[in-house]
This record gives sequence, C-alpha cells and structure tokens, in this order.
Amino acid sequence: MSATPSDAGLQLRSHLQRPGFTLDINLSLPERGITALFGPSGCGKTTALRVIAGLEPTSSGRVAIGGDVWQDSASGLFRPVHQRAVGLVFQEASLFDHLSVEGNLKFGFRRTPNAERHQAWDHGLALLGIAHLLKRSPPELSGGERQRVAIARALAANPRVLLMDEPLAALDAQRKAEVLPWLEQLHAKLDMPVVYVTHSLDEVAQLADHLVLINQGRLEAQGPVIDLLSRTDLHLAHGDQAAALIEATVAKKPPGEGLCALDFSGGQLWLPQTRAIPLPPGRSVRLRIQARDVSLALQRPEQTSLLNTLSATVSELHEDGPGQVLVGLRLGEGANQVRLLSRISQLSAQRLKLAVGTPVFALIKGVAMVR
Ligand SMILES: Nc1ncnc2c1ncn2[C@@H]1O[C@H](COP(=O)(O)OP(=O)(O)OP(=O)(O)O)[C@@H](O)[C@H]1O
Repeated sequence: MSATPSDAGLQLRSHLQRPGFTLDINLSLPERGITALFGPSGCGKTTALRVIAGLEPTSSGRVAIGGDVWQDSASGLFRPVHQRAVGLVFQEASLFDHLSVEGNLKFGFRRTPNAERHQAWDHGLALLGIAHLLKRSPPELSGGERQRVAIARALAANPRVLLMDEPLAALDAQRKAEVLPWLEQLHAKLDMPVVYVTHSLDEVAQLADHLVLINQGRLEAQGPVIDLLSRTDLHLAHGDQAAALIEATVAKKPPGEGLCALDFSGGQLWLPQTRAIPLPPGRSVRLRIQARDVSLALQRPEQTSLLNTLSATVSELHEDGPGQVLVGLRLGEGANQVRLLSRISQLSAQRLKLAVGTPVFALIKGVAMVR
C-alpha cells in the first residue's frame, strides 16, 4: 500500500484496559523529527510506546506507519513485535556483555538485507560517534557510550521508527550532557520518526520537534513543541519551569566583542559568545527563555546592564499561584508573531495597569541556547 500525505507519518489509535488504568489515545505523528511523549508518572507513556512496538496484544485500535498497517482491530490484523520494523532503546542499554561493540552492532543487523548493511553501518557509526569503540566490550564503556551503542544497534535493524523510553534517565548529569548532542542531531539526520518518552522538560526543550502531552491515559494536547510550551491553557506554561522557545538565526554582524546576535521574527537577541569558535552566520539555533527571567516595563529603560529589551504586546493575563501573574506576550507582526511568557508579581501587574493589548518592553535577564 502506498503512503498518502495523510498517512505518511505514524498513526496510533489505542484503547487498552488494565485494572485502574485505561489508555485511550489517538495520535498522528509526523514522518520525521523527534516527538516527545510527556506527562506525569503512570499516565501511559511507556504503554503507548509498547503499543506501537506490538508488545501490548490486548490493545485494540490501529497502528500504521507510512501506509504500512501493523495493527488493525477492525480487520483482526496484529503483527507481533518481530514483524514490526521498530528500533527500541530503553533506560538501561541492554547490550550483550560477551560480545564486542562490533558484535553487538552486527547482532542488530541480523534482519537487515545485505544490500542495506554497508550504508546503515557507516551511518550508525558516524551518527553516534562510536567508530573508535568497536573493539571494546560493553563493560569497558561509560554509561553514555553504552547508550550511544544501544541507539546505533537499534538503528542497525533499519527500522521505520525509533522508539526511545527515557534513554537518559539512568545517567548522571555529566553523562546526560555528553549524550544529548548526539541525540539532538537525530532529528535532522534520521529519515524516520523518533518517539521519545521523557520526564524532563530540559530534554523536551532541547530535543523535541513535536510534543504529545498525556494525562491519565488520555491525550491532553499534541503539536509543534514551540507552540505547546507557550500555550497558557496547558499546565506546562505555569509554575516555575515555564519557558518559551524561539527559533532564531545567527546574524552576520556580532554586536560587540565576545557577543553573538541572533535574529528572529520578533527582533534580535544578544548572547555572550560562549564557544571558542563563533557560530557561523545563518546557522539556526533554538533559544529557551524562562518566564521568571522576563520582567516588564512601560518605557524602554535607558540605563541598564541588561543586553536584551524587546517591544511586545500583552496578549494574555492569568493568575499563576499566590501573588503571581503569568503574562502572555506577542512579539513581531502578523503570521510571524512569536510568543513569550513573563511571570511577575500581581502587585507589579497592577502598578503597570497591564491589560490585554498593553504595549510593553520585555526585559530579558537570561537566554539559553538549547540547540
Ligand atoms: N505490566 C503491567 N501490568 C499492570 N499494570 C501496569 C503494567 N505496566 C504498567 N502498568 C500500569 O499502567 C499505567 C501506565 O503505566 P506506564 O508505565 O505506561 O506509565 P508511564 O507514563 O510510562 O509512567 P512512568 O513515567 O512512571 O514510567 C500505570 O497505572 C501502571 O501502574
């Protein structure tokens, strides 16, 4: 069956009943990029991943990728896990200790047609940066290296979809930071959907292109991660972790020694140049701006050490915890408008007489370049 635009990605419709838990979701995921499944513990993220993999035979519904149907309760079709082209990566890298890294990767190849092996081998080694580890055995690898080998092994099977269940959860902060850049490039370099279960908003901000929010077995929202993180009707925009993401481009001219300028449709942001080699002009980056790092003023402050002050318009106001207000802001014009969040005290909002439509200046104390 050939793929049509409507079914080119991954379709998942599942109804599954357990004592005290029901999964009832209907998802349509893009054919490329990283989709993060996010939600509280026990909401059904791992179960959704297992349904895609064919590990939950009691689930009724439909699973299809690119027009290839793996499960369809209406016609009684259920392909078991070994007949679904899925790459699986778990919290703990389940490598064979008695085999070298090379042996583990070759095991991943066992169902890959010979003609496809050479390219998949080179691709996997380069993508995960593990060519120098081939002769080692798994006990001789760090936790981060083990996970990179586990991902390469999952890719060696030439899957249609890569399923990752909290692949960084068992690693300490330093190892996580070591593996994240490798995961980050998967979204651009893999020609397949990656479904990524996580508890970490940092990982969502850095890795995800698309976000699926699950709550108590049900779909709360799904869409591009940039849209969802700043949607004030969703819980992610509230509380101390609230932050907006902005896609920007490195500008041609640095604004000063040791600084980097980033253009986006709402203006320009300046950041300290933290890398020894300056980022090339035109390079796309993703920025994360926390709501608590955005203050508001009615006039542009003339004398301030802050690097970034942007004109914006108040688009929403919501009470957000005791004495706090979450302010939704719009920057830029028309279809290219960008959303930002600001969390200020209720007293400040009253003093500034903020209302929807008030023009303000957003004073930005911190900007993190997350990718
Ligand atoms: N093998 C099982 N048998 C019975 N119930 C299960 C089983 N595995 C999970 N559950 C239950 O199903 C529900 C969903 O679990 P699931 O592991 O999918 O959640 P999760 O969102 O991945 O959680 P976490 O973030 O804590 O890993 C929970 O109520 C859980 O207790």
